[in-house]
Amino acid sequence: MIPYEFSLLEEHYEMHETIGRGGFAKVKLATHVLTDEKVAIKIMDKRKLGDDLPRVLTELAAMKILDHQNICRLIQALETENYIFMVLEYCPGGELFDYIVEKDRLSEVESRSFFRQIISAVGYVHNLGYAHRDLKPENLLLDEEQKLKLIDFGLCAKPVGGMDSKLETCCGSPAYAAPELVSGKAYLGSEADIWSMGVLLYALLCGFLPFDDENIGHLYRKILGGHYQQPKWLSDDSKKLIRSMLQVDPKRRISIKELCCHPWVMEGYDTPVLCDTQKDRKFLDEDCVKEMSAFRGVSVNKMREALLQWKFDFDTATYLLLLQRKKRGLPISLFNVV
Ligand SMILES: COc1cc(O)cc(Nc2ccc(C(=O)Nc3ccc4c(c3)C[NH2+]CC4)cc2)c1
Repeated sequence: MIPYEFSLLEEHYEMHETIGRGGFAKVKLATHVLTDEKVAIKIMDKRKLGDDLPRVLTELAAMKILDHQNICRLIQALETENYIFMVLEYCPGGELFDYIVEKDRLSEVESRSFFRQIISAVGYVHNLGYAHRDLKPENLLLDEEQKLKLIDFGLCAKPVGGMDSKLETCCGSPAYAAPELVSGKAYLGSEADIWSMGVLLYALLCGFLPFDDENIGHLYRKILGGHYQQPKWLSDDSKKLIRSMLQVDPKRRISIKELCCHPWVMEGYDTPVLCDTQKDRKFLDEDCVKEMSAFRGVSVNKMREALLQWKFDFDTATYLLLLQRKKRGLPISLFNVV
């Protein structure tokens, strides 16, 4: 029996198979009927969320602000009596984790291309005062152009006192967790993210983890010791970069700014990594606004005003998916797509 609440969704989206199951959420593939564009819909049953509900609301609030080419975009948010639905950008390439497993390990060139995108996304998140706090290959998806999209901001934190104020909650995945986090000390989210990025870069280049152990106590001891294997295939520059990120003392750890122009990160590129977004929510694509105003039977100005409020309702979804069609060179007329 489909709960009546899904019918609201079913008016605008054709639901397909389930592609992901998280702790309290499930992700289903779907098609936005009006534009025929694919999306991923994260479905959360509020009755099962319990004290995880604040995490979901944190993620939603973050997703409404974060707008970056390497962050999986929120397309629409719906809340009914028992469910929260997050309509998200479609990332058909699946998880970076599976991509590394398939290829055993990645070349320096490919690792560098991915790592530059990760630096850009994390730098953008930090510049907005957030920390992701769960950076790992499972939370990086590939889109149809093999670009990386950072997902799952359920653990992200925006400390009240800004990025310099300390966080307490110990969270994230143990193998990627920074020493100060596992030792229960107060820590800076941004510094903990840099450590996780070091573990991530090691996983890209090596195909296994720097700190690993079935026994969680042994794992923590290894992380606090900061000693890890340096496989023979690692170049000196990559060893130095990993070392600068996997510094047990967070104050000795490289900063995101230094990362953007680090020699290893710059090799083969002539520009440092830019952490700002290539998108700007103040400007709308006029063709899409016109198409929608004609389809909805309202004036272009009225439609533009409504869209600039970024309510993440059905209109925001139609606009963003029309824009996606336009970027892929597909027709954006809403009349003949239906
Ligand atoms: C901010 O973005 C988020 C936040 C969040 O909490 C969860 C997600 N999760 C997603 C999970 C999967 C996909 C996705 O598109 N996966 C996908 C799509 C198509 C196919 C696959 C995966 C796998 N191979 C078959 C084709 C998108 C978001 C995002």
